[in-house]
Parts: sequence; structure tokens; C-alpha cells
Amino acid sequence: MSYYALVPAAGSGARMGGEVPKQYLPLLGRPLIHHTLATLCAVPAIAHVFVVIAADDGEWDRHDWSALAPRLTVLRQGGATRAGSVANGLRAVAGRVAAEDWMLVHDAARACLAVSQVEALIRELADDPVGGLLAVPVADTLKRVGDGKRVVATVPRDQLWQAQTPQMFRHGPLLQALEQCPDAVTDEAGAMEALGLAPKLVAADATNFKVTYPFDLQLAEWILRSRSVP
Ligand SMILES: Nc1ccn([C@@H]2O[C@H](COP(=O)(O)OP(=O)(O)OP(=O)(O)O)[C@@H](O)[C@H]2O)c(=O)n1
Ligand SMILES: C[C@](O)(CO)[C@H](O)COP(=O)(O)O
Repeated sequence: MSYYALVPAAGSGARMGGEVPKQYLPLLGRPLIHHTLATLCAVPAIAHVFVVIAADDGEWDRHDWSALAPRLTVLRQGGATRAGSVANGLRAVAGRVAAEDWMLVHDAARACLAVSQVEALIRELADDPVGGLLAVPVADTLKRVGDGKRVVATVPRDQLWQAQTPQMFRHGPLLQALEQCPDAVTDEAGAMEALGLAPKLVAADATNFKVTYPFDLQLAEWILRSRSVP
């Protein structure tokens, strides 16, 4: 049984704005996604990293990936949704990955992931019957909004966590779950839950956040500099 990483990177970054998809925006002198992929390639337990880009991605070939090459394969199999990109990627690697092998699905946009966080996920879930994901407990009071941006309720947060990635599930069950789920599912755990399974949460921290809006790039740079990333 082996561990593989699958990185959905076929999004357009609409909430970031601009012409260049956010995964290719410069971060400490490299495309943002280079940090993500380098971290996953640095995890000894991960046998290989697959990255799923859009079929018409015009940015990938403009960058140098040679430092990661032995452990990285690019798949031009992006889909219309994140779930579609992940399912396409899982199908594309089915001949190379066994059904019982673990797939760590990680957002390209979570560029501040630390090797130690990946290793904590693997350590916690290696013998788990279902799999699970990195997550953090909700720290803010949550409001449900109604018309006119008026609060209609305060949502009890004592059992609410924010899902992150990697999300770690076995290849066979995960592909089956995604194929049975509508594209609207927003993470791999949601597809597994739809089958009645209960993924396990592994506590991470806010540094593993998803770069989504313009200010997030500055936050990501600060976090990486604080780890003295070259
Ligand atoms: N059709 C899609 C949509 C998203 N993603 C990937 O899924 C991750 C998380 O999605 P998100 O942060 O929403 O990225 P975008 O869809 O690019 O952002 P936006 O929603 O602002 O357009 C990203 O690494 C993105 O590249 C993907 O592979 N295929
Ligand atoms: C997978 C994810 O990062 C978990 O929080 C999140 O669901 C991705 O959502 P997005 O809208 O595709 O960024």
C-alpha cells in the first residue's frame, strides 16, 4: 500500500481577479503552485505527486519544474469543477495506483502546507478504515444571514471545523464516491460522507489556508518567510 498526492490545479482564480490563474502568481520568486508541489515532493512517504491542470492551461509550460521532475507528473485533465478535476485525475492514474493506495488530494492554492502537517495526517490515518482530512476548529462566532444581510441566527460552533486539504482517502473508494456524487460536492470528504462514511478530522492550523483573495498572497508570503523558505 502506497501514498500518492493529487493536486487539483485547473481553477481560474476568479475571486483573486486578474488574468493569470492564482496558482501561477509569483510567490517568493516562484509560481505559487511550485511551493505546494515542492512540499508534497519533500514528503518521503509520498511515492509520487500528480498535478491536474486545465487542458488549455497556457501557464504551466512557461515555468521550470525540473527540480521536482522525478517525483511529479502533470495531467492535463482539468474539469469544470474541482470535484471533476479530482475525479478526472483519479481516473487518469488508475493504471498506476492500486485501489487500496492512499490518495492525498491537496488544493494547489494551499501553498503554505508544511511537510510536518502532511506527515501528521498520514500518521493519524494510515490504519484508518475510512480516511480523513486536515481541519481547524472554527474560531469565530458564525452568523446565518437573511435578506438585506441581516442576521437570522447565530450558529452554534462548538462542533464546527473548517475543512482543509490534504484530504486522504483510498483511490478505489474515493473515485467511486466522486463518480456517484454530483459535481457540486466541494471536497473529497463530502463525497465519502454521501456514501454514509465518517471521515476523521486531523487538527491542523490556520497557516494551511487556501489562497483565495488578493490579500492572501501577502499572508502566504509572510508565512513562508517565517519558515525561512528560500
Ligand atoms: N475546475 C476546477 C476548479 C478548481 N480547481 C482547483 O481546486 C483548488 C481549490 O479551488 P479554489 O480555491 O476555488 O480555486 P479556483 O476555482 O481557481 O478559485 P475561484 O473559485 O476563485 O475561481 C484550486 O487549487 C483550484 O485550482 C480545479 O482543479 N478545477
Ligand atoms: C477543498 C476545500 O479547500 C476544503 O475547504 C474547499 O472546499 C475548496 O473550495 P473551493 O471553493 O473549491 O475553493
